[in-house]
Amino acid sequence: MFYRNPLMSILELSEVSYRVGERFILDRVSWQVRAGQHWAILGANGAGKTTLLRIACGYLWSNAGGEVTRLGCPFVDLSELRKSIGWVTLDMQARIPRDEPALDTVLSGRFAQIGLRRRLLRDELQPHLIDEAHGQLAALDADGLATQAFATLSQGEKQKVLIARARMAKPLVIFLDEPCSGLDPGAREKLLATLEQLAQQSDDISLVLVTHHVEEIMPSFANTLAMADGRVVAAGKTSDLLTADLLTDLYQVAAPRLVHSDRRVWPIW
Ligand SMILES: Nc1ncnc2c1ncn2[C@@H]1O[C@H](COP(=O)(O)OP(=O)(O)OP(=O)(O)O)[C@@H](O)[C@H]1O
Repeated sequence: MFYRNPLMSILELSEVSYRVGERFILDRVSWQVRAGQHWAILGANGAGKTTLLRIACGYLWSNAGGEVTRLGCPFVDLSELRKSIGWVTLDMQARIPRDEPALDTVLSGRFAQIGLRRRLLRDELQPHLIDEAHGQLAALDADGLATQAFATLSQGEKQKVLIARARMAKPLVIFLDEPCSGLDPGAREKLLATLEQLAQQSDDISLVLVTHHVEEIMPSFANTLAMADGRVVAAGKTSDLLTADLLTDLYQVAAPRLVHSDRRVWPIW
């Protein structure tokens, strides 16, 4: 692990545009994540959030201008890039082999594989990696799930295992794409508390939370990017940026009343 200067830019998009036919899905988007920062991304359905993340991960290329850099350099090696950016999505759950024990799912993250091919990897599965995978699960209070088949886990448990999996690659940044969707209120609060704890402990891994629910932005997610129609409409300190006017602009509904509690903002629509 190299030393990360807190001012170091770990990911930067400069004036990135992406077009399908005549339509600009992203229009001159600029965004910079510095070491140690945690971000929330807000925006209505279709605002361009997933497209932005796909470009940041190298799954799509900006085809209408702009530049993406990681640690100040343009992307060169795509497989290295993908190891350096973890992505936790609902889609990924469906791609994990049903019978795979959760510990193997976590281990597979180190090899940037979906599905751990144990027999092929026998030589690489050193005891220290197995210990590390247990440690990643334990950090999320989930080591008790190690032997359970992934498909049999609850939604919240699956998310924890996928976050542990993403951390196994020692990425620069992890994108969490609506991690609370499908969770009951209790499971949601527990997962958010875990994310907050991780964010507080993770000086070396930036977390980026995409959410439609403002109250899910925990205090450590001190920066927010707000998008509408493929453009950045606001970016900066969460505490300054989350206003009723902004939420009205983003979601095109009457201004909510904002209740501030425990350094979180709860909109009452
Ligand atoms: N390959 C494509 N062809 C045509 N339209 C596309 C393509 N990819 C994305 N879009 C459109 O671009 C817009 C932005 O999509 P994107 O998935 O980035 O939005 P989002 O902000 O992640 O939305 P959601 O919150 O619903 O997940 C949508 O209107 C979508 O239909």
